[in-house]
Amino acid sequence: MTLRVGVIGTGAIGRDHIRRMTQVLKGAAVVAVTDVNAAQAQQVANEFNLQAAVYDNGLDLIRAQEVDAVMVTSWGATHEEFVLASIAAGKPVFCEKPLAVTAEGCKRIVEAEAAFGKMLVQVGYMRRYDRGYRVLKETIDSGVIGHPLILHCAHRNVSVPDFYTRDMSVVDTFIHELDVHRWLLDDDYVSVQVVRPRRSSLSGEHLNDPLLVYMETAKGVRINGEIFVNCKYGYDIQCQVVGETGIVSLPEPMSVTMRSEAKLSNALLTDWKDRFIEAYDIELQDWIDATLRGEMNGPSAWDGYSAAVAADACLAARDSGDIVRIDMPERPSFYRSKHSESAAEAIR
Ligand SMILES: NC(=O)c1ccc[n+]([C@@H]2O[C@H](COP(=O)([O-])OP(=O)(O)OC[C@H]3O[C@@H](n4cnc5c(N)ncnc54)[C@H](O)[C@@H]3O)[C@@H](O)[C@H]2O)c1
Ligand SMILES: O[C@H]1[C@H](O)[C@@H](O)[C@H](O)[C@@H](O)[C@H]1O
Repeated sequence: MTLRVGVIGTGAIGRDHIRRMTQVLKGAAVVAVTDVNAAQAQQVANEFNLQAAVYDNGLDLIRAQEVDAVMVTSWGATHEEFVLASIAAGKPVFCEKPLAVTAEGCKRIVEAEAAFGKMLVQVGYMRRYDRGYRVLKETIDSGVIGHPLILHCAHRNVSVPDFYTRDMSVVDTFIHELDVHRWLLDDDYVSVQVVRPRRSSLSGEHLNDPLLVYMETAKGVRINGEIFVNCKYGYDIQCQVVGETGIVSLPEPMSVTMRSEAKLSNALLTDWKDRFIEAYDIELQDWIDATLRGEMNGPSAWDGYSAAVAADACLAARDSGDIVRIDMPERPSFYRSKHSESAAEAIR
């Protein structure tokens, strides 16, 4: 059986997911594409030799008969409308992060999905499928370092595009950490403070770059996070958990150690596409397989909502300088998920 997928947004990640569904993964065919840049949608369809209709807009693509499932890879602010339309059409939808750019928007999605009565939405939090993060989680869960006490993390991008706004360092970038730490620690956030260090002269003047984010979880773990989206030197994702009897760190991506010209060095990656290439493959194969079975395994709309509640609080904390409380709503029984185990199975 083949899952016939319609893709909305054929930019960086849309094109990359089309490549993997067409050339790497099994069980899916891209049968429809659309982009506000219609020429680009056509060009991507040609590049991958797709037998696909090019639609004028996302809503028509969602309603199209030949589309079994929808992939939303357009800009964050457009996600809510397309996810709601997919739920209204009763179609499974894989939505890249963020699920919506505000918690209110995510809440509307959660309510629509619950009213529909079946989980249809998976959010593109691919770090849960990354081998490094999986090993980190398994180590923490094994109890070998005792209870986690402190988590240090950093999310550093070489640079960001011109359209990148001030809020995006939280809503588009740190949102990965806001999701993955809840999952890693099996915990929720209760407060956040955001501190602005000296601004890098190499960042856009409209950005607060870098930023420091201090969070507390319900179990009392303290998280100390750095967001630096114009760090210039490489794409660098760090995570270290300090426990009662030991420390565990996210493994560095594999790289050859070189001795040359009186230097000992390791190359760093510069692009998120390469850093998480395997995680994206496993994530989407899992989505395709589960969808064909009529199931939904991955990070849910509830996870998208929870990360957005924390993101809203981060923005308020950044602007006020205060410690802001995070009132995470209780997870409804509809969303009690088995994602943790199923992601582990997908990886094996
Ligand atoms: N999971 C990840 O690691 C990851 C990585 C990259 C991007 N993303 C997310 O994917 C989304 C896209 O990011 P990107 O880097 O590919 O951006 P991009 O700008 O390269 O591509 C987005 C595309 O969407 C199109 N688009 C915008 N509005 C549209 C609409 N209403 N209808 C149809 N097409 C529309 C744009 O024309 C563009 O081609 C963002 O939400 C981003 O946060 C996730
Ligand atoms: O959309 C991208 C993507 O999510 C990357 O993983 C992240 O490092 C970038 O900051 C973000 O802009």
